[in-house]
Amino acid sequence: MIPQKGATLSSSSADIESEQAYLTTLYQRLDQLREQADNRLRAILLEAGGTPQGRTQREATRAHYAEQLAQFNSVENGLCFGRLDFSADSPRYIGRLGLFAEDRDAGPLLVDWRAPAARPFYLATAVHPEGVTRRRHLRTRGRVLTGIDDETLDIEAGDGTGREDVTGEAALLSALTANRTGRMRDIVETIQAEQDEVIRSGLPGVLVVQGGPGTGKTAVALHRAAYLLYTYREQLTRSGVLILGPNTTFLRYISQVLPGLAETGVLLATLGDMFPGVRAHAAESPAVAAIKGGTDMLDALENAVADRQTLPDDFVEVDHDGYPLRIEREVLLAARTAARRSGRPHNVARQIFVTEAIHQLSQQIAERIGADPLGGDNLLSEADLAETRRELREDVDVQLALFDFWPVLTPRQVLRDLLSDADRLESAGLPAELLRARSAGWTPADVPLLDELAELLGVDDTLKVREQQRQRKAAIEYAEGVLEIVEGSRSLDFEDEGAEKDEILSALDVVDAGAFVERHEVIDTRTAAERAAADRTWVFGHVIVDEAQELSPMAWRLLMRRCPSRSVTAVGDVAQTSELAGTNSWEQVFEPYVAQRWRIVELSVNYRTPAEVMAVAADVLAAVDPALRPPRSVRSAGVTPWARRVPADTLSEDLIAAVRKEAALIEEGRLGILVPERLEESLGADLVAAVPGAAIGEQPDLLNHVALMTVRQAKGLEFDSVLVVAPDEIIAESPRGLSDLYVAVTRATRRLGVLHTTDLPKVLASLA
Ligand SMILES: Nc1ncnc2c1ncn2[C@@H]1O[C@H](COP(=O)(O)OP(=O)(O)OP(=O)(O)O)[C@@H](O)[C@H]1O
Repeated sequence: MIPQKGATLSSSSADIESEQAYLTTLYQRLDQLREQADNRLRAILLEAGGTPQGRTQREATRAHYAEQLAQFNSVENGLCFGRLDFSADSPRYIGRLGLFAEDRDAGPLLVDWRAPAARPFYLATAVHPEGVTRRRHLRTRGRVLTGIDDETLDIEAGDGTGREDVTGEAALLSALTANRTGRMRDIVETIQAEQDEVIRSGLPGVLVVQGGPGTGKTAVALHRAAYLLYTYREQLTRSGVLILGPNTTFLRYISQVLPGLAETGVLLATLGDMFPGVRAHAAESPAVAAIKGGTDMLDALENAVADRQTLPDDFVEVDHDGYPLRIEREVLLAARTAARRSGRPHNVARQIFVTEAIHQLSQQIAERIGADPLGGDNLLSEADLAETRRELREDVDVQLALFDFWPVLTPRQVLRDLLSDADRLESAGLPAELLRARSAGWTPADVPLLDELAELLGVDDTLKVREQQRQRKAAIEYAEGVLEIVEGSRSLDFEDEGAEKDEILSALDVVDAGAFVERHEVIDTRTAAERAAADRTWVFGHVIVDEAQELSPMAWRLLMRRCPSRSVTAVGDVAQTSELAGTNSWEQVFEPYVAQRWRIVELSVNYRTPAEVMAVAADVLAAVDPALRPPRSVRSAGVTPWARRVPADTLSEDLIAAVRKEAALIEEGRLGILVPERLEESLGADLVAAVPGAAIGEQPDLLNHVALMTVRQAKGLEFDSVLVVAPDEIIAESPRGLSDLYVAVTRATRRLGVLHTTDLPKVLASLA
């Protein structure tokens, strides 16, 4: 464990002066580059008109400079944070961004933390110094250097204060003990060796990062995204990286880390955002969500779609061409069998259903009107039959009748109808528990079902494709016209110039009409993340899942569809699972997709929770599963966690008194109050009345000094002080209640208090 004092070597004022001078040079260069990007951006914004291709190129250049500007702005704080000195090389400065002098041959002024050259900053130790003699952490406020922490890595020269398992002790300790702000900070200045291994692991394959609370899984996941985008830029800028988090509050909590790392091209989303056009954030019971998350839903959804392919009891009659036309059950049955046998998605197979039904009906008509009264062959020719089929196909009454038996369906329509109709649920083989009002909002657990239905239903895009082909043909004809004009004018220009004519390339020599059209097609200039958000079938270059233990098997199916390359990083902790459809085994999650071909890395050091709090958490963890070991705390806070029994009828007042006391103790820090679901509303209302501005509700604003929420909402978050209310109820509320309590007590970075109205649960006996 790190002692509460940093192992800093003294640095002279001359050092401070020269480092400040260097820092100033770096900021001057940053300003210069910023100004250049700004000027170019302004110039582009002033341009107007031009060809479609010119406009497209302009838009791409505009986006490029806008992104560059955003990057330069995002590194304003902490631009440079480190320096490496080598025995046989000049010093190397490490920062959030790489910077070169105007003369690029002069070498880098600042090395991007993600570049291979920056790696010793995170890995070098006194035992394995990698040629580094000294690692220097530069502490800054704005553009001013406020301090220097040095570590001497050369054992001979050093004073032995360095520790082998922690790099940059003083800087790390200062980051860990700083007040929380309600927004996660990046950790580039103090990434530890075991975290660095994960962050820089290669792009391909499934990588699981298992680690107890506070081991930096979220931090590592975000820095890995930044590293991958930097290292595989070509590949990933086109396809994008998806980061999936557990809820919107959490996404807001982590939202500032990536821009701070100069990365803007990532899609941050929750499961509820993964079906374009649907915002699925309504709540539902954990038991219902668990049913929806199980793979039994696959058969049920297939049944639900099959149930929409109906048959009449006997026949239906429509008016065709002034005569009654009977559409018999047998005809529809044969058409349905043919369509189902095709194995195509419902909406695509509809073509087969219609074609087959019309074929059968045309035979029926042929038998009626073409029958030879003398008993010979049917009198209708093939051409007559084709005409009959065409007439049937174009007959609106026939179309409508066939539509009833094999309708075009959307995922939303099928799922909404299914979940709001007891008969449909029963017929699909689903429990009545899933029944809800038609007007109910979509929930996150609905999203994988919508996605699965989208696959089962497919899209009949025959008409769209035909229209696109027609448009392209028209464009090519137009282009041919344009090229002919160009060619025509060339022959005029060079009519009399003999040999020279053959030596000059014309437009037709370098471009055919098809290529010409392609060049003039409007290119989509949205970023990969923007396009991905709007496209259900988007394939990401890499997918990162945080709190991955909470995802249901159905949710994993959705994600794997978005990532056929199986380039996935899953970070989580199987001891913290609260969702009933979540997992306690990574093997079970990944086996179906990649068999044994997945890697697991375990993080073992807890950077968040001090040892005193972790001792309490360890007892809870032992009750969750005696085989699990808690992560080792990197520091102690010197504060003993406490518990207080209060009468149930004064819980609210006692809580408010405790809130006032804790809030004063943590000064500018953040206080989190974690309550059972049953008490959330009433305690929240009382709290806001007594402490105006306290954050409550579905999406509490974590920037507030005090926030009250359920444990489920607090997943992945942290506070300087945590008050856990009614732990017995938290345990009793869910079959995974002990895991929830484990999550609750491990949210604290400094102080933990428990208010209980009944006997303290056995797992918290150490607080008695
Ligand atoms: N190398 C580091 N340097 C500085 N701070 C760190 C480092 N690693 C982790 N932290 C800090 O520790 C805290 C916990 O990290 P994080 O939230 O990523 O943990 P986690 O493993 O995702 O936790 P949980 O499973 O409880 O959600 C954060 O405040 C994070 O910034």
